[in-house]
Amino acid sequence: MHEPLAVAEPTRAPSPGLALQLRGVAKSFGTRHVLHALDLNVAPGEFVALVGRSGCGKSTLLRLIAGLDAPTAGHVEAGEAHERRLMFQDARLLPWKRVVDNVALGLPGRDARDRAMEALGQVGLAGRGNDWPATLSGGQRQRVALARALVHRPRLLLLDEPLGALDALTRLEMHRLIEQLWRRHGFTALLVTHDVAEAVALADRVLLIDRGGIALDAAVALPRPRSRTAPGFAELEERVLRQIVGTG
Ligand SMILES: Nc1ncnc2c1ncn2[C@@H]1O[C@H](COP(=O)(O)OP(=O)(O)OP(=O)(O)O)[C@@H](O)[C@H]1O
Repeated sequence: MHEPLAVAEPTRAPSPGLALQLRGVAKSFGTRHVLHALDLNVAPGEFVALVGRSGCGKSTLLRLIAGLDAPTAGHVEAGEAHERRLMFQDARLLPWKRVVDNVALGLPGRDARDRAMEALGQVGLAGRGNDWPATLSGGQRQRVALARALVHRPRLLLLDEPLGALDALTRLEMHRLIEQLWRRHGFTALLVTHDVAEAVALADRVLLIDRGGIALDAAVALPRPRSRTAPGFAELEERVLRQIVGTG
């Protein structure tokens, strides 16, 4: 069976006071119904994590919000396309372009290179702009991907398992960096992750996706920056994990 080619452009502005609004969003691939009538409101500047079993539809949901795919039913209201940026597990850098030129790609204006250099500074890679992507570590490549997103000053940053391929220590460093940049720039963040501790460390809200809907919407009221040993952290992590285990 052939799916029609998706024509997806969620350009409608969400209601005042919201950065993102999903209304009755459903998505099917042929007879496979992945998301059913999903509703979600996200406030500007909120950090939301999406967790759930493999195959529950987290990436599908992020792709709908990014405008890379169209819902089968319902509405995604996420503002203008240029206000959204997506980051994946793989940095997807162009190997034949220097680091700074990867970041400056698609940036208008004569100061594009300067802005790219400044963004590299913000992710701790000042001085690496003239290097080739192949000379960077996996963590550094993800920093470049972050700079490439932030240089456009997005209002909505969509993160699809961006740290999934990194080692534990690099992940912790990236958590600190992402949180710092989020606090400084005030963008709204949606993070898909398999790592519940990562969700609890970073998010204001953890959403559990199950059976095509939101099975849990847990507020994380712990003070930032968060430590995994702080009171309440392990309890919340455990609660979300238990819910995930109970799904499927
Ligand atoms: N383009 C597609 N065509 C057909 N089926 C698809 C397509 N994209 C996703 N699916 C199916 O939709 C379901 C949800 O996939 P999705 O990648 O959104 O899950 P996920 O929660 O992100 O999984 P994971 O945690 O393993 O990355 C899966 O069953 C997947 O096979």
